[in-house]
Amino acid sequence: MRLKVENLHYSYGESDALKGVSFFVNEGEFVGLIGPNGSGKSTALKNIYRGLRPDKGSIEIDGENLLTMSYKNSALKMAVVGQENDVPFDFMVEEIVAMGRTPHKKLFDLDDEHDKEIVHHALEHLGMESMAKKNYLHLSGGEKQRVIIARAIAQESDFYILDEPTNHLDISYQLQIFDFIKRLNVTVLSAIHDLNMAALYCDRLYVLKKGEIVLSGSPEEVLTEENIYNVYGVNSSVTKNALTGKVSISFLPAGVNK
Ligand SMILES: Nc1ncnc2c1ncn2[C@@H]1O[C@H](COP(=O)(O)OP(=O)(O)OP(=O)(O)O)[C@@H](O)[C@H]1O
Repeated sequence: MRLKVENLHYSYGESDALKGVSFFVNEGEFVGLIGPNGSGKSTALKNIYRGLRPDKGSIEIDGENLLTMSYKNSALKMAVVGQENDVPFDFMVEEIVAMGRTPHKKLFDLDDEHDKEIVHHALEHLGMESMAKKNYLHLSGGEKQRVIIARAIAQESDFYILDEPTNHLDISYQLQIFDFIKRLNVTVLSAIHDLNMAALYCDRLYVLKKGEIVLSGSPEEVLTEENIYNVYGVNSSVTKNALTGKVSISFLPAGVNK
């Protein structure tokens, strides 16, 4: 799976949210989109998973034009994991996971034994079998997010789009969710707020600011003290962690200088 986005423009009315954004994700890569609030990360992802239609530009998946593909085909090619509060209705856990099978089916097809087995395995994979009959709305934030990942697994796609998937989750669930996705060995494009998480899990990063990509490269290249100051306006101390081998960022409050 390879994603190529070129010269993507999107406006909400008069307000330009994306001003000619280009980036790519190679097969097997874990790529992060970072940047301040309102910089256009979610808008870029929504254009890719077809929640929004680009004003201009091209999006290709494996060389195929995404924008002329049937919705069903594009739904087969990518699994979307949003924030934990993105499922508004009153469903049982197993019903939500079964929704991952929808792109594989025809209208009015019922779930067959094969679908049920896939749903069961997906829940088992995330240690959620015992919760299959529970009401989704009664789960904790971390459990909800595991259900949404189980839905993505049931979809059997090898490209995941993540929109700040660990927002509101405590640190143990944050690590668990990212570790889990990493182990799936799928191709990932993820909006991430937490720069330390981005450093730990991403192969490459793109930095969005005011609807434009202003920086890109490996976490080591992108997450320097100077870049963090230029993009976010905050002082930081960036070191390399001896255990992870990744950059680690400590943010400095006012009055603390290097
Ligand atoms: N439905 C909408 N209608 C009008 N403007 C919108 C809408 N959604 C987003 N915007 C605006 O588009 C710009 C980009 O928003 P977007 O949500 O893509 O940013 P983001 O980088 O994902 O932000 P955050 O980090 O806060 O989630 C912002 O200025 C935002 O106010």
